[in-house]
Parts: sequence; C-alpha cells; structure tokens
Amino acid sequence: MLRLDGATVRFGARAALDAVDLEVAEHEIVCVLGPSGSGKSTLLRAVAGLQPLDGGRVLLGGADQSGVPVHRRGVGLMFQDHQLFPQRDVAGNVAFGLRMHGVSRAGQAAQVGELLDLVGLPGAERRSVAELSGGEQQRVALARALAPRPRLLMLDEPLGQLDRGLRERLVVELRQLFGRLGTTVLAVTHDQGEAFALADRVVVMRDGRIAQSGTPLDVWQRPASEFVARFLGFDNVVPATVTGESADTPWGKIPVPPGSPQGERRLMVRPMGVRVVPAGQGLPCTVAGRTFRGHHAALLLHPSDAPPLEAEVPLRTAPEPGARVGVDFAADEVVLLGEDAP
Ligand SMILES: Nc1ncnc2c1ncn2[C@@H]1O[C@H](COP(=O)(O)OP(=O)(O)OP(=O)(O)O)[C@@H](O)[C@H]1O
Repeated sequence: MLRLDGATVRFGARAALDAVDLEVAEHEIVCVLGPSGSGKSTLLRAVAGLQPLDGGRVLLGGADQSGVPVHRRGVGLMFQDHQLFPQRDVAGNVAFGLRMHGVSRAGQAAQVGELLDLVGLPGAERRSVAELSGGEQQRVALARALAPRPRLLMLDEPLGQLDRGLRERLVVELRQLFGRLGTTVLAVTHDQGEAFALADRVVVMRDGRIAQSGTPLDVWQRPASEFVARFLGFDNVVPATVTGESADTPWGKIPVPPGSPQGERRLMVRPMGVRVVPAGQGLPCTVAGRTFRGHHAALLLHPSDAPPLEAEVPLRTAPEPGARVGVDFAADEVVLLGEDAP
C-alpha cells in the first residue's frame, strides 16, 4: 500500500528524515513512535505530499508520488491541530470531503449518518461542534477523515489533547473500527501506551531514522537497543560481559537466557525480573522509594556500589522505604541489547 524508499528531508544541514525505508501493507495499522523532534510529523507530511522530499521516493499502491499534489494522493489526514469548522454543525463538518468529491446531497446525508453511527455519535448531525466535548470533537474529526474512504488514513497524535481515561477507551474503539472497515492506518504519537494499544506494528524513530520496527509484543519484549529500551521506560541498563549463560555486571553475576550473544554488551533487566529476597541473600540493596501502581508496586532500590534498580513487586509483599533487602535476577527478564544505529 505504502512504501518509502530512502525518503530524505533536510532542513538546513539537518536531516529530519534520513534515508527512511518503510512499508505499510493493506489493512495494516502502523504507529510511528519517538521522542520530540525525531521526525514523526515530517514522515507523515512527506507521505501526504505536504513536505517535498530531498531524496528517495514515496510510493502509494506502487505508484511514485513525486509531483502528485495532496488532494490527488487519496490519503486521509487527521492532525491534532486539524480544527473543525466551528460555524458548521457536525454534519457540515463530516460532509466536507464528500462535497469536495461531488457527492449528491442525499448521498452525503446517508453517508454522514453511517459515519456518525460508526464513530459512536448517532443522530449528532445537527449539533454544533462548539458544544461538543473534546472526545466528541475527536470523533467528528475522525468521521470527517474517513468520509472520502481514503486508501490510507494518517493520524498525527490523534488523541493527543484528550485526558487519559478517554484516550484509553477511544484507542480500543479506534482499533476495532479500523479492523471492521479494513482501513490502512499510519499514525504517529509520542505516547507509547497509545501506539502499543492501536498498532499491528510499531516503528520507533530516532533522529530521522528507524531505530526499531516490529509488533508491539516484539518491541516490548526485545527492545533492539539501549535507546529503544530507555524510550520505553526501561532504565535498568548496564554494561555487561556475557560468558555462557551468565553475565558480569555492576550488580554482580546475573543469569542470562540460553543462546544469548556473548562478550561485551549492554544488558537490560525488566523490573519484573528484579526479585526481592531476604536481606543477607543476593545483592544487598536499600529500598529508596516505593510507588503504588494499581496491581503492583514499583520499587527504587539502591545497591551500595552500583547503579540503582527498578523492581516490580506484588503490593502485599512490597517492603517499606528504608528497608534493607536482597535482590536476585530472573534470566527470562534479562535482554541483551544491540548497538544503536550510528
Ligand atoms: N519547517 C521546518 N523548518 C525547519 N526545521 C524543521 C521544520 N519542520 C521540522 N523541523 C525539524 O525537523 C526535525 C523533526 O521534526 P518533526 O516535527 O518531524 O519531529 P516530531 O518527531 O514530529 O516531533 P514532535 O513529537 O515534537 O511533533 C526537528 O528537529 C524539527 O526541528
């Protein structure tokens, strides 16, 4: 459906998009994730035709899009700052793209009704958009983007402005809706929760390049590099020397999964793999902090002479701040990281 071949965009000496190769298959939902300034919006703008390329190509359905203007690309856009028309009612907003495509009035009304049902706002045609809540406005913007039945729907921080609870609900609804419609989606967000909940595949960007691409489960379980690991919030990362099924680290000798790459590496332990044991066993640590997180507690542990550790423990067994405990490590929560792309 979509292919980027060495797509490059430069602003002055800086490449905002640095020879990016990316493919999105029909019906696939791909979420591009990355810190501020990593090139996510530039990527979307380049695909939409809002940003000319300095090198490489964008292909839609196999056809090179160089010189093809935005409105001829058949892509739908929903940007965070994509304002609804405040002077038009809901139907007027949703029908906008249909009018542009010369759909008859009766046809417009029927399609608007269907789209509003789809996005969970049945019968809202005559409501004023100014009176809608943030979440309702977002749904109207989505219905408007879907109306011309774009072959590719692109979303830029689609749920960015909304509060957390609403975002979590909407993201589940969106995934179901796109699945039902068979919509191909390329979305960008800086919110990893949103990306992981929405996507069939996540693409993590850094400095205009792709740092990792994979299913949410793959990327979560096996971050490719220290950059991706830290971006996902995994901060238990140290240098290690791996020999066989154990590694020498500043936290002592810790077990690693069978088949791990050998030699000098960066090593990450997921907080679930940091197990609290009675003082006197394992690595001696002091509990420096404890945060309740729903079903578990997050502990910040200070070994005497090594980097701090984050542990995830059941609420009931979480030790008090100030307590002295021991720590050992579960091999299946240890990940050996690759090099960051240069
Ligand atoms: N029109 C422009 N002129 C000059 N530099 C630009 C322009 N647009 C983007 N940039 C630069 O290109 C880089 C990538 O920007 P981009 O907006 O694509 O990042 P992003 O990942 O979408 O960030 P955010 O999450 O903050 O929106 C940044 O360094 C930015 O400053």
